[in-house]
Amino acid sequence: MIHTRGLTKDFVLSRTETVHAVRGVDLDIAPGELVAVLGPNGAGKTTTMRMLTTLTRPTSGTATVAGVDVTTDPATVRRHIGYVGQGNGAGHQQRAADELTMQGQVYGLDRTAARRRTGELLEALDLTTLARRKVGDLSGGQRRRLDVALGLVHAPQLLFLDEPTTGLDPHNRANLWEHIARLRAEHDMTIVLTTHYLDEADTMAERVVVVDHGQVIADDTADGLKRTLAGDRVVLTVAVDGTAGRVATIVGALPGARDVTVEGARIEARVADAASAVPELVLAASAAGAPLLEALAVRPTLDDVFLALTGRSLRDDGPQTSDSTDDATQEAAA
Ligand SMILES: Nc1ncnc2c1ncn2[C@@H]1O[C@H](COP(=O)(O)OP(=O)(O)OP(=O)(O)O)[C@@H](O)[C@H]1O
Repeated sequence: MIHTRGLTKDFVLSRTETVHAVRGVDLDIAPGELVAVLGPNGAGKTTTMRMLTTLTRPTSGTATVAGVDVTTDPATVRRHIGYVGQGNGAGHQQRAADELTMQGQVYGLDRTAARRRTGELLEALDLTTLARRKVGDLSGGQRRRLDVALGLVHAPQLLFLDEPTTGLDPHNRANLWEHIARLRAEHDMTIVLTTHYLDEADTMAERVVVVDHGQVIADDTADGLKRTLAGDRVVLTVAVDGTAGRVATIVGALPGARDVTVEGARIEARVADAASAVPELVLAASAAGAPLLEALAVRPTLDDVFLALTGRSLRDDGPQTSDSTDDATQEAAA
């Protein structure tokens, strides 16, 4: 459904400054996949999505979407895809239903077909009772649902969602996800989304592509990433002062144990399988005269994966940084 090779985007800011926003991305996404693109601020997620949706022209490399080249035939690409961007695209004074009908007509439906489609989408996204409401008067969650409906007007095979749930409260996030998951199941859509919410990527996506500094640094299922890149941890607290060293030695002998640290009464380590290690450790420590006060098996998160890959936490997403150089020879921004 999506194939990119060496996809690159440079933004030339001045004669001496170029932002290398996306640096040689190779990506293959099969029909029906639900892929989350995860990365810190400024990693190049939106720019990649904008190239795939033909809103920004690549500086170099190739990308085909639904079998069509984004550079040579952007109009055909747009007919196959829906795009829900970060900002709200709908006009504030328009009524929700009119906005949808107008969008349908923009995509070539006649007025009757556009109205029928409007009815279907209002129903599918639980907006029927809000059809006559002005877009500007909708709540954040309702507007985001309308955005998704707008992206689906022409029944695309492929839907791009740029941070679909940012700013929504947990209830509205869950609600929007319910709608997306159902629409996907009913229409067998391929979905590519960007998100800052690690839990969302973890639970909703079948595949997670981690990007940093414009490059793909990992690409697997969330479980696969966690298993290969982060691993389980055990966190133990000894009941008797001065026995932590003894427990650290026991932990260090476990299969796959590494990064054993001792801090006061607390011992931490990475192990192959924390859930089975904990009861074993409780018994072994007790037998060695170093009983444990507490023993926790900690499963890794996608943040642990990002930390293992980059040495930084996604949660400390600081101010946006740009990777610029003084190379001004690249093509200017499209
Ligand atoms: N039109 C532009 N002109 C100049 N630089 C740009 C432009 N658009 C994006 N950039 C820069 O390209 C880099 C990648 O930005 P992009 O918006 O793709 O990141 P992102 O991963 O989507 O970030 P966020 O999570 O904050 O939305 C950033 O350094 C950004 O400042």
